[in-house]
Order: sequence, then C-alpha cells, then structure tokens
Amino acid sequence: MNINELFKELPTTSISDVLGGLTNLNYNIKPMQEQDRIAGRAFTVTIPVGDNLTVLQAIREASPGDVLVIDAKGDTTRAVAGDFIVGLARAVGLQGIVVDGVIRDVEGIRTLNFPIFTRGTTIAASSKYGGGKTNVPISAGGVSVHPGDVIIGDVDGVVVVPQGREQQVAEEARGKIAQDQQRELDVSGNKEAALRYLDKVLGISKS
Ligand SMILES: O=C([O-])CC(=O)C(=O)O
Ligand SMILES: [Mg+2]
Repeated sequence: MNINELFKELPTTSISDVLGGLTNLNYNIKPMQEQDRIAGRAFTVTIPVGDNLTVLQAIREASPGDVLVIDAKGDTTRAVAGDFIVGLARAVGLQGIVVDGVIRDVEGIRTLNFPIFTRGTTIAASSKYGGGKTNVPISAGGVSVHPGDVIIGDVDGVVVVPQGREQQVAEEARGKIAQDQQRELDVSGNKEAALRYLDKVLGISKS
C-alpha cells in the first residue's frame, strides 16, 4: 500500500497521539493554505542560513511523490523558495515542501496549488553559493528527520513517522479515531452523559 493510501484521512493529531507527541514539528510550521495536506516520504536537505542553492540540488535529486523537507535552521530573514522554485518542485512531481524557515511570492505560490508548510513569509531572497547537504539526517522544527521517514501535514501542522513504523502507527491511529468517535457519540448533546463522563474522569463519586 502506498503512503498516501495508508495515511488517507488520518489527521496529524491522531498520529501525534500514537507517537506520544514526540515527533511533531514546531507549531509555527503551518500550511500556507488551509486545505494543504501531504503524506509522503521525506527527501531531506540542510542549507546554510540565507543560501538556497542546495534546495535546487535537492529538487533535482528527489523522486516524484517525495516531500522535500528543508532544514533552514528556522531562519526568518531570507526566503528559502519563492514561486519559481516551488514551480520547479511541482514540475518534477514532488508532493509538497516542508521548510523550517520562510518563503516568499505568496500570491504566485497560491496559484500553483502546491502544499507548503512553513514558518511564514518574508521579502528578501537567499543567495546561491551552495554549501548544504542533501539526503542526510536533518533537524526540522525541533525534530530529527531521516531520508525516507514519512511526513504527514495538515491544517494542524506536521508530524514525522519514523521509517519502518508506518504500518503500526497508521493502524493504531485508526483505532484511536474509532475510540474518540465513540466517546464523542456517547456524550454528544447529552448533558447527563457529559456529566457522568466528567465525574468519572475527575474521580467524583456520588454517594
Ligand atoms: O529565486 C529564489 O531564490 C526565490 C524566488 O524568488 C523564487 O523562487 O521565485
Ligand atoms: Mg520569485
């Protein structure tokens, strides 16, 4: 089963619950557009602050369907990509971009309809001297990301599923969702049931 199928309709929140919240990227890394969603293998790149030549190298080397994860050290002063670079990523068939840094050309990127998770936007461009590394373990948003890890992103943020654990995590997340849905159903619009639940959780016993 491909990654997209496996994680279809699984929210990042349920995946986080299964993984104990330990592999969630910093909450500032958010989708540019509410409907953006990604589920795919990471192709990683780390760059020096303010220089994005190695991002172009990564786009050249990554495979279709990959999610490009860029360790830009959280820098918010220089854009790691704009609409031109995002257009290149889209043209070679990448699925989306996650950047621990910022981007620019918001208007142009919106029209591309390509999912991007970022700390935000700025105006200044990066230089193009190089000096980064592709396809190596990186740190993004406070989390280690290895090439081939699974990256899931939605409106709540981005979570990493370590490679090799994807089947188990997806299965447990589905179980958790079913449990949560039942819990919601039990108390929905029912004051008695809501109070019973609260009393139970809070250890309040009625004598
Ligand atoms: O060229 C750059 O480094 C950033 C940019 O404006 C683009 O990708 O459109
Ligand atoms: Mg531009």
